[in-house]
Amino acid sequence: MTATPTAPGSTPTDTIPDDVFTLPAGVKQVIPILDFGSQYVQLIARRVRDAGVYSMLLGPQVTVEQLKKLNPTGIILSGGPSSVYDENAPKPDPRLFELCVPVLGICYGMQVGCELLGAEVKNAASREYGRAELRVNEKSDLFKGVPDHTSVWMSHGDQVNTLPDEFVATATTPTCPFAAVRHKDKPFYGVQFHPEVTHTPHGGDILSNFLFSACGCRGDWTMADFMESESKRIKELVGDDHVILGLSGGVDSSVVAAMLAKSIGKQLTCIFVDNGLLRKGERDLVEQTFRGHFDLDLRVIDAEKQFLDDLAGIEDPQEKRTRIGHRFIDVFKDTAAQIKAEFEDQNTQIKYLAQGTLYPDVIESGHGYAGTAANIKLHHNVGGLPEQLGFDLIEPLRSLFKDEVRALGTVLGLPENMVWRHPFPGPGLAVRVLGEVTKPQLDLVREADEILLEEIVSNGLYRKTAQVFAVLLPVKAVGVMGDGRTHEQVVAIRAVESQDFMTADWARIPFDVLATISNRIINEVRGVNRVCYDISSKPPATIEWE
Ligand SMILES: Nc1ncnc2c1ncn2[C@@H]1O[C@H](COP(=O)(O)OP(=O)(O)OP(=O)(O)O)[C@@H](O)[C@H]1O
Ligand SMILES: O=c1[nH]c(=O)c2[nH+]cn([C@@H]3O[C@H](COP(=O)(O)O)[C@@H](O)[C@H]3O)c2[nH]1
Ligand SMILES: NC(=O)CC[C@H](N)C(=O)O
Ligand SMILES: [Mg+2]
Repeated sequence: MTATPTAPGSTPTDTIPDDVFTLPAGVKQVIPILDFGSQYVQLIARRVRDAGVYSMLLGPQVTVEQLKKLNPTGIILSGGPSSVYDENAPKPDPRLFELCVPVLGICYGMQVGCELLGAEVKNAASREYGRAELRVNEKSDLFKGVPDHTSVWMSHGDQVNTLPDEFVATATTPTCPFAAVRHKDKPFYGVQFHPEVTHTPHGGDILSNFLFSACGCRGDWTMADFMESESKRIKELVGDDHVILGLSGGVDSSVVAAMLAKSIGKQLTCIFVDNGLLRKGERDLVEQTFRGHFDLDLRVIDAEKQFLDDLAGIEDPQEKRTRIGHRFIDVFKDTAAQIKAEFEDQNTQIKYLAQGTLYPDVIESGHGYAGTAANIKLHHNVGGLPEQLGFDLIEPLRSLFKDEVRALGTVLGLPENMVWRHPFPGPGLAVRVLGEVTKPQLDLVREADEILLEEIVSNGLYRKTAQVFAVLLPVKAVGVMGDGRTHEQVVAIRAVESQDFMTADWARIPFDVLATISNRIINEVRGVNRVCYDISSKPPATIEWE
């Protein structure tokens, strides 16, 4: 998956920045998850949150002192690609058990926890990948309510080979005698299988048993509570100052706008930037929706020329994002100066810039939890920001996943079509015109995208897909139209299903709908003679092409 904090066999040396240890307002119980590089780590975090318990990801180098700052209710050690006996295998702080809180080790996490408590881990004679039949020996603790025989999902080549007497083997599989263990004196539980994946049918029960029975979690992490506490925190933080918000009309910034409108009312100005990289009709739609729904101070800024000038001649996706991120900030600064000039009281400061940054943006930009996460994409609003911002940031959604933001939007009473809008990236069509971005190329992709979305909506596929868009490829293909040769561009269609946009699969759009889309694009968009359908999942591809 995306954020691998450590390459196999390397220990991260970076220390985790302090601000990571400040919990969102109102969070009283937290389950930190130490990420040893598992492809399922996001899934573990989401499962815990779905159970109503706040969870967060941390690099494995987190120290006991840092963990103490969080006052964790329990800790989960994730799986990972390393072997504990590798020279540089990532290891948790050896004093982990001094915290005296329940620890659940999953796969590598179990191996590393057991090793710390005196067990020996070795390469297994028979590896297990995929389904395995688990026999439960002890139906207490993690296995309360779980049948004696159940399927589990395995993915390991190593296993615990010898277990000290202080442990009990609570479950086995035909080739794994220690498929689940618990320590007799310390609150440590290990499972060699993956309870977080749906292929482990009772995985949810096992995780719930850990959270509610072993850790004593209350399950009181709800969006309604989050909204109350976060609104209160922002109100106190802002005081008499003024806040500007970059409003894109997407779910995230719309939710932030609604939340801020509620907590600070007239101290908020929303700025919608027409950067020339928007979809067809987007500007009007955003203006209408917001002017219609909220009593907000909304400014629409036309900055197409500046953005396109900045992008002239630029082909590198990271460079595009950086330039776009910088230009956004310049536009926000100029607009803030104009707004300030209008204030009656010239002592009022515009100190804050609010953004709809989400947890996946933070993690994928490598700014997440360790400073060592793989940098997949510099999201323009996180990694792409200039160093001297000139504002303090207010990012109320920084700790939330997309589906939590949608739940929050519903709690805030946003209309359904706004809550369920497909995401649209801040750099917009600049990352969907591959290679150099020019106005004619943008117009071309706009036309294709409009047709695509029309067909998706009219065929009832909008809510069944997570994101659908057209990409203009910088290649030309030969075709034949009206008996003549054509040499024109290629449009790729991307349609994905995804819950949290960290992983995604290509959507199985019916062939006849694809046929109509292709036919319409080729006929109606001048300059395109070929349409391709992208059938790559994420990982290994990403959702956007750049
Ligand atoms: N055209 C724009 N004008 C003003 N701010 C913008 C614009 N595009 C993006 N932003 C800012 O950048 C942030 C990140 O963009 P992003 O696309 O991830 O979020 P979003 O648009 O709010 O939601 P979604 O992901 O559903 O599109 C936004 O929350 C917003 O603050
Ligand atoms: O605001 C944004 N700024 C960006 O730079 C950016 N890059 C990707 N995305 C969106 O993030 C989700 C995951 O996209 P990827 O799989 O391409 O990384 C998808 O929903 C993408 O549309 C962005 N959003
Ligand atoms: N999925 C895992 O955590 C695997 C752990 C370890 N790399 C093994 O192969 O056993
Ligand atoms: Mg957006």
